[in-house]
Amino acid sequence: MNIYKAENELNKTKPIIDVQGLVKNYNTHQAVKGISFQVKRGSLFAFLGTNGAGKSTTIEILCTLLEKTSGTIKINGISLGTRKNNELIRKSIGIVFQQSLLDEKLSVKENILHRGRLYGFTKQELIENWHFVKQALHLEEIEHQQYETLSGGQKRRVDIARAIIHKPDILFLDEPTTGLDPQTRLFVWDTIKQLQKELNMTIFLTTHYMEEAAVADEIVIMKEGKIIAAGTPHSLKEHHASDQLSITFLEETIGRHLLLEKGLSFTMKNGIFTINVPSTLEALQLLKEWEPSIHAFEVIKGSMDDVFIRLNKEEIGDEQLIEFSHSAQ
Ligand SMILES: Nc1ncnc2c1ncn2[C@@H]1O[C@H](COP(=O)(O)OP(=O)(O)OP(=O)(O)O)[C@@H](O)[C@H]1O
Repeated sequence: MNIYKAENELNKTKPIIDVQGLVKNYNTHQAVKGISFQVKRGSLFAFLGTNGAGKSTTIEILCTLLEKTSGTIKINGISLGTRKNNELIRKSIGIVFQQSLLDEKLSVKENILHRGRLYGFTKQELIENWHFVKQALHLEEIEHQQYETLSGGQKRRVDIARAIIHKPDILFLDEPTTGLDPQTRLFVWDTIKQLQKELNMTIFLTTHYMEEAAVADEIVIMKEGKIIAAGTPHSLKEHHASDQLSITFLEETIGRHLLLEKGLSFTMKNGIFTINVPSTLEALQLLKEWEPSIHAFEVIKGSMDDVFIRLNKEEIGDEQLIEFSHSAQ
């Protein structure tokens, strides 16, 4: 393998986004307070936080639209900061903003080709790329329709097509499904997942919908400019959301006795005892111990909603932060 090829292979195993100690001050207000995180190549990465947490500020910096105050950022192995490097970075990213950038009066095809020309493609390349996005985003039936006449979901698909006309390695999506009805949201979401899976595109997403974040490979949660938790949806749920264990005992009095013996608080309705357990493993331990007395049981896993609500209620000290694990699956 020659050196260039070997370096290329090595780059593929490195994080595609590497942020270390990022700070952004707006005059005296510190919007981003020294955050560090990494994004794996080809992953679906969700960036969460309540309003004003610093998500848009961070995304705008990563997309070279806003200058950082300090910290280091590498995108696709390129250090962000110099004019030349920022230009290179811009070629490898696509961005879908909350507000569309397309011309209302032009047709879908005209809009996309217009955008494509800005990348300096030859005529042949431009046509090829148009066919690529037309197919990827299912634009065949609307290609000649004026942008302003499209439905909300169709507009989003065209916005994404615009963002990936140059086949970027990373697609940044700032709340791509906000304002869409549930069915359209699902459709747009399927398209995003398809881009990730079929084109191995890295998707960097902000969303307020927890069920969308739940299918991400990695999640980072921000609050007031800091990262308060990071990891896979599974690890976040294990650490920050309790499971609900519902049990019907063979005899109600025995059940009551077992729960009181352990000092567990519970609710009881129609003979079903319900308790909160910190993890599924603890639920399993209790079930094993009580097995001879159990008639039926159900474990309901904590959701990403629970994680988000719990984390935003808690004031979390630095020592409690989950280490961002690049190898976490
Ligand atoms: N241009 C600016 N000048 C001064 N303060 C700003 C500016 N832009 C953002 N801020 C402040 O920085 C903080 C982070 O804002 P940011 O827009 O990054 O948050 P966000 O997490 O994206 O919120 P949202 O979910 O509402 O979009 C907020 O307190 C905001 O008021």
